[in-house]
Amino acid sequence: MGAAATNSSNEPETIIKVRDLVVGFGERNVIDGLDMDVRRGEILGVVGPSGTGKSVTLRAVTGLTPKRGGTVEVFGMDMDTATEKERLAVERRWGVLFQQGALFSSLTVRQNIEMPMREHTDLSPKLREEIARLKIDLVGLKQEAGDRLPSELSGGMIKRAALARALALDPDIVFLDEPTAGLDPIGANAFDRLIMTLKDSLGLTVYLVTHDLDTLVTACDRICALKGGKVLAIGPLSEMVKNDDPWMKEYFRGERARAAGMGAAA
Ligand SMILES: Nc1ncnc2c1ncn2[C@@H]1O[C@H](COP(=O)(O)OP(=O)(O)OP(=O)(O)O)[C@@H](O)[C@H]1O
Repeated sequence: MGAAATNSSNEPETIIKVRDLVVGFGERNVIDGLDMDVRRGEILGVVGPSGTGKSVTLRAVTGLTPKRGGTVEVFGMDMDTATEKERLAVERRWGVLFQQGALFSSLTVRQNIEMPMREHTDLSPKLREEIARLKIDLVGLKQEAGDRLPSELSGGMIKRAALARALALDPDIVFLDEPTAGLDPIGANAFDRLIMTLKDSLGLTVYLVTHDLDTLVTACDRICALKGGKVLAIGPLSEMVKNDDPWMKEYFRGERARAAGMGAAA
């Protein structure tokens, strides 16, 4: 596990700063007063009980779900007060991998990877294709997979293809929503290793929603636990395992946690 990048004062640099976030639907606020910092170069694992708002938070931070209150600053830019041009410039610096991959089913993998380049750049078709080839290599897929439709791929291949698309514009940050859900343990472990390698080689910052205890142990530098619409705790695994909140105790010290080797972090 590499340490997060630091600035000149040796403090980890915060590249996403969320303050007092409120997101709701109908009469209910799912997120209500959430504060969170994401540091450059870290893999931050976001956990919490089912339905607690992990995906909603990811979507609100990336502007896909409107918020009712609070601020989201990315690279020092307040996303509410930024001009359209500034906002688009920041959005180009992140890639998102949604649950289930969310590839366009009628497009080949290569065409899916080229899609963000079509939308955000005026690169020539030849260059787009060349970059797509590089991304296919980067995520460990064979080039033949590029010509296939998503329906012709295994679950693990779909995740890799979706990651290749998220990396299409060489982002600084990737948001991954349960990337190992539905993968067998070996496939999930291989995906965790891939993310760690990309973090180390590309200097990526990774915001990762997960239920996967193995991912938390293997890949995450820090963990952010959400509960009741807020951040319950944020820090390294060694701190999480000491937290006495009942959900945290069960999650980080229960039988499944011990099986994932969390006892060693205590
Ligand atoms: N578009 C929407 N309209 C209404 N309610 C929504 C919408 N999106 C999410 N919700 C509700 O917000 C709550 C949080 O959902 P979210 O998907 O963020 O949970 P989660 O923590 O990611 O859960 P899980 O771990 O099960 O994936 C849920 O109660 C969900 O039903």
